[in-house]
Amino acid sequence: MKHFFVTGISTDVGKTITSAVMVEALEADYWKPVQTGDDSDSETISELISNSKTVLHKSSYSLKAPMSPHAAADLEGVYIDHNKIQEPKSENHMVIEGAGGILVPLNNTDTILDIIMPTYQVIVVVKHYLGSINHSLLTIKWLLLKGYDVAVLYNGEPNPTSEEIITKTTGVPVLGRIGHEDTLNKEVIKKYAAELRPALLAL
Ligand SMILES: Nc1ncnc2c1ncn2[C@@H]1O[C@H](COP(=O)(O)OP(=O)(O)OP(=O)(O)O)[C@@H](O)[C@H]1O
Ligand SMILES: C[C@H](N)[C@H](N)CCCCCC(=O)O
Ligand SMILES: [Mg+2]
Repeated sequence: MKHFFVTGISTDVGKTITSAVMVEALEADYWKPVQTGDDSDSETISELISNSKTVLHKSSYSLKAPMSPHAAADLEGVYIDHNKIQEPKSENHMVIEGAGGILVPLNNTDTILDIIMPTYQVIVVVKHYLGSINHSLLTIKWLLLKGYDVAVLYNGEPNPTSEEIITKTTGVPVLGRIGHEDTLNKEVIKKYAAELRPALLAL
């Protein structure tokens, strides 16, 4: 069974929406190892999926402040020990969602990158905004340098010139696209899950 790590070029780019689509497409389990802020990504996933096989695993760290994990942990007098972030046992596919981007700190020395196992298929969610080309190239190139298998998923409005340069420069495959939707509900997630399933299974 495959393990997918969903990261993004920043926070708020659509990692949770992408994870919901992937979980639905693969009847996969979901795990958010480090959650910060009151909005629970696991709850969002449970509201958006329709399949009954998915297990939502408990976060290793849940911190109240909507901040970087290292800072949110500090406020609660907690130290995030990346060795204590152990993947839950599962016989299904698993979708694991990061917090923010790949170099978001967990403490003074470790970052999200330290919890991305070398065997994971990494999905980088890219949303276009002014500055997103640089964020995309930094993220993808760093992951490639570290030896990960990387694929990109575009979320939101297309931007052909940005997408062309990202593909030309990095050579990573594009898994697909989730368009901007006025309403995000189970039906919309199911539609994208059906669309993306073949590409996900082919990775
Ligand atoms: N394709 C889309 N269409 C409409 N709204 C979207 C879309 N993708 C994301 N959003 C909205 O944008 C916001 C951020 O998305 P999301 O929560 O998936 O980001 P994230 O990358 O998971 O953030 P975090 O770093 O906090 O985990 C949410 O309110 C979500 O509903
Ligand atoms: C609270 C937010 N929604 C995310 N969970 C955490 C984002 C951390 C971003 C840190 C940074 O890159 O500056
Ligand atoms: Mg999220």
